[in-house]
Amino acid sequence: MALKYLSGFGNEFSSEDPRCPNSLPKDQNNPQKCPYNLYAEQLSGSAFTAPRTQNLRTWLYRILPSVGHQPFKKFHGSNLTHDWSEQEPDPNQMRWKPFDVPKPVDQVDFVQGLSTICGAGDPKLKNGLAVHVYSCNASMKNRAFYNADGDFLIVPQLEALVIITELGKIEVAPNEICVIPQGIKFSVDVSKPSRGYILEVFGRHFTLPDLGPIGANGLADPRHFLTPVAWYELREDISYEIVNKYQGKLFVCTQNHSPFDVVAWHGNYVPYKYDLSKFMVINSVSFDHCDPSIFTVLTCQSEKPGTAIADFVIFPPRWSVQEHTFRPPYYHRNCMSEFMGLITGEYEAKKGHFSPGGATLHSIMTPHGPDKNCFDFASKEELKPYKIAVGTQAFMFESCLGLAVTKWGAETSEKLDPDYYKCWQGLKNNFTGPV
Ligand SMILES: O=C(O)Cc1cc(O)ccc1O
Ligand SMILES: [Fe+2]
Repeated sequence: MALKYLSGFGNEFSSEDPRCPNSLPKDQNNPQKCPYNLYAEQLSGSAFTAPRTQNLRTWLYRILPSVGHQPFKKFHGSNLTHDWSEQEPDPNQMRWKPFDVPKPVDQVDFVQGLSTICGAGDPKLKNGLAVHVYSCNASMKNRAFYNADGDFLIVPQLEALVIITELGKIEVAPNEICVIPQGIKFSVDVSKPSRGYILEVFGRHFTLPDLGPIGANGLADPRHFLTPVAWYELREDISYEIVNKYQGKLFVCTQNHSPFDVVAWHGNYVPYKYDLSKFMVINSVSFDHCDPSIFTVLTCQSEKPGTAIADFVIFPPRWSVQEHTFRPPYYHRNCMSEFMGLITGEYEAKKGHFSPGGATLHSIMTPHGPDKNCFDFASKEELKPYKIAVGTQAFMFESCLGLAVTKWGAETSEKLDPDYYKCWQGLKNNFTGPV
């Protein structure tokens, strides 16, 4: 059966599992006795004292409080790391071939299938990000995960995930994304080998970009963000594992009941999903190539005005109409880091040189731009209106931080392609001026 959702970004939502009508206390958060004898638990996503516009919290009414668990111990068995000094810095343009999905003989769940490619910063200081891939072929069985360090923005590339969260269930397919904020427990079910990308930001949250002169509408519309409805299960006398990512390391504890026992909740600190095909694209209709910030879906801002710890940017299907213009991305060097992934199809600047499920990293001030084939074609093409990227979707995590590549990214994955630089080698000197 299709899942139900609540629509809106940053709303004050409330939801009750229909099996328990009136389970949400109406007039207060902490009644002496909650309806159905539930426990009240607050989950804070901002300082209690954060300004109203940034204040995030949700009240959960659950069968048992989260605190009823055994002590945490170390959890081994994933390639997740925040050790940014595993490798020497490397400013080269990097391209990864598609990351492997597990072989059928190896049963790997979402948590076990997490591998960190690159990142920067420190969750202890609430500043930084990590880029991971997930690759799994098994559902999380009696196992939930929460990230004490920050938010996960999950970008499925191969197959859909069903994500059971404390606030309800979300189904997220390729060309959709979902955000699970810091601390919210979730468990991932898969029905086929599945793969995707994760942008993790430490201790800050994603917001919608301001629209400035664009006006009140455009880009991602707040009403297209979907939050789950309350859903609970009553499972006791089982051994349920809670894996906690804390200060860059994984820990696990057990408890004898399901963590998905929230019967009702209200608040504005919630997981959500968004369908990338709903993005309203704004672009030049006269001449020249706009900066890719026009395609920002969500941003996680640093303290510096207009500067992102991470922007999530997409390159959606759109009309290309600019006159007397080299239409593909320009050659450039950027004071920001650019990590790109490809969900499906071909990326306009690298046709045939960038595969779905793979990635590229163009580090701070490292030159990059269209490959030779793209330049040769686009500098001569007839400039009639045409649709670009039909049926394709590339995306970028753009960050003001310098990203360090992990040992897994550089070596263990065996996907780093030493030939990437060759795609620019054939670019000719076409100079027609005097010598
Ligand atoms: O490097 C890239 O391919 C991403 C990118 C796209 C674009 O249209 C303009 C600038 C830019 O960095
Ligand atoms: Fe770029």
